[in-house]
Amino acid sequence: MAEVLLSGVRKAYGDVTILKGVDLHIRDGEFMVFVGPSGCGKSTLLRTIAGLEDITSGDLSIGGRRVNDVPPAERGIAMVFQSYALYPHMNLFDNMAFGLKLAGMSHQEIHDAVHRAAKVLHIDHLLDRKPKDLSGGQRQRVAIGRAIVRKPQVFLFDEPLSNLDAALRVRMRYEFAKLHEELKTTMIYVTHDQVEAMTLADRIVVLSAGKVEQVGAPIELYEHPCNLFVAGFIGSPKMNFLAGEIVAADAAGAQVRLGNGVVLQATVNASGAKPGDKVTLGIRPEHLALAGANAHGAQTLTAPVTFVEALGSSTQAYVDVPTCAVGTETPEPFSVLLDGRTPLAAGQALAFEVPPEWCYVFNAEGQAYPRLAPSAGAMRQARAA
Ligand SMILES: Nc1ncnc2c1ncn2[C@@H]1O[C@H](COP(=O)(O)OP(=O)(O)OP(=O)(O)O)[C@@H](O)[C@H]1O
Repeated sequence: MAEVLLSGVRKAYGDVTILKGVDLHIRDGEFMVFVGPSGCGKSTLLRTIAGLEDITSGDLSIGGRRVNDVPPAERGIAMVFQSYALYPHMNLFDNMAFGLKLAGMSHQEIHDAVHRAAKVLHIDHLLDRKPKDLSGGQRQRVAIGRAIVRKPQVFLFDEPLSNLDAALRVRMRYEFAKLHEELKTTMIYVTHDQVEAMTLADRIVVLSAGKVEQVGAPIELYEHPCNLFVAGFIGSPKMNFLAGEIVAADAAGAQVRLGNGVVLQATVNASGAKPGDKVTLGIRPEHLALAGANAHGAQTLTAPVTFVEALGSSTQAYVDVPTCAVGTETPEPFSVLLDGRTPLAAGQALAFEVPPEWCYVFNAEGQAYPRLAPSAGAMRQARAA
C-alpha cells in the first residue's frame, strides 16, 4: 500500500503541453478514478505515474519516495491495460508467473501466488489454457491476476473494461469493487464510463485539457460541482443549462430570469452576484417533477414535448426549452426524467416543477455559487452520527 503524490506535474511533447501542472494526493488504499473527455490527458497522467512517460517538470512520489527518475519496474506499481497485453503462446499460469520468474522467486512461491490470485479471480480452473481459448472477460481477469501476483503498492488500470460487452462490464465492475475491498491496495483507474467512475471510486478526479477541474467523492461532484465543466460532465443524463440573468441575489438565494421571462428561485449562496449579472442556471433532468393538473406556480415551466424515450424503468422526455452551450459544445436539448409509466407523446404540453433546492447557478466565468440545500451525502452523515 502507498500514497501517491503529484506536485506541479507537467508533461510536454515538444511544444505541446499535455499535462499543465497537476497537483494530486492519492491516499494510501484509496480507489481513485480519473475521468474527462477524450484527449484530456487521463492516460498520459496514468502512464506518467507508471513511469512509461517521463515528467517534463514537477515531482512524483510513491510511498514517500520520489520516483521521477526511477524505472517502472522499481516503482512498486502494476499496470493493467485495456488490451490485456497477454503473451499468446503461454498458458494462463505462465502468463501470470512470468514476472515472478524474472524476479527470481522459487517454484513453490510462484505456484502459491498464482493459484491464490487465480482463485480470487475465479480462473483457477483455466490455468492450462492459452489466451485465445478464453472469453474477453477471462482474459481481463488474467491480466489483473498478473498484476495481483506482483503484490504492487499501487495498481494502475487504463480503461480495463472497455473491450467487454455491457453485461460483462457490470459483472467485472462488481468484481473490481470486491477486489479493492479485499486487497485494500491503492488503485488508480482511468475510465470513460460514468457508472464505473461513480460506483467504484472513493474519489474522482475530473480532468479537462490537462488540468484538474475538481477532485471529490462521487456524490460530492454530483451535488456540488465547482464549475460548469464538472456539472456538465458528471451525471447521466446530462444537466440542463439555461441562460439567465440575476434579478436579486444574497447569501440565502438567487432569483434568475430566463430568456422567456420566467423567474426561478435557486437556493444558492449568491452573495457575490448583483442584479443584471449574466448567469447559467443548471438543473438535472431527474430533479424535475410533473406539475399538478393546473399548476401555474412560480417554479413551473411549461413546454411542448419534442421526443420521448420510454426506457421502461424511466421515461426521458425532451421538451422545447431553449438551452445554452457549455464551453465549445453545442447546446444539448432540454430533458426531463420521469417515471417509466408516465404516459407521454410528442407534441403534448408538459408542465414541470423546478425545485429551488436543486437549481445550480454559475457565474459568467462558469464558477458555481455554492448550493445551500443539505446534500444527500451530508444527510447520510448526519443520520449516521
Ligand atoms: N507520444 C505522444 N506525442 C504527442 N502527443 C501525444 C502523445 N501521446 C499522447 N499525445 C496527446 O496527448 C493528449 C492526451 O492523450 P491521452 O491519451 O492522455 O488522453 P485521454 O484523456 O486518455 O484520451 P482517451 O480518453 O481518448 O484515451 C492527446 O491530445 C494525444 O494526442
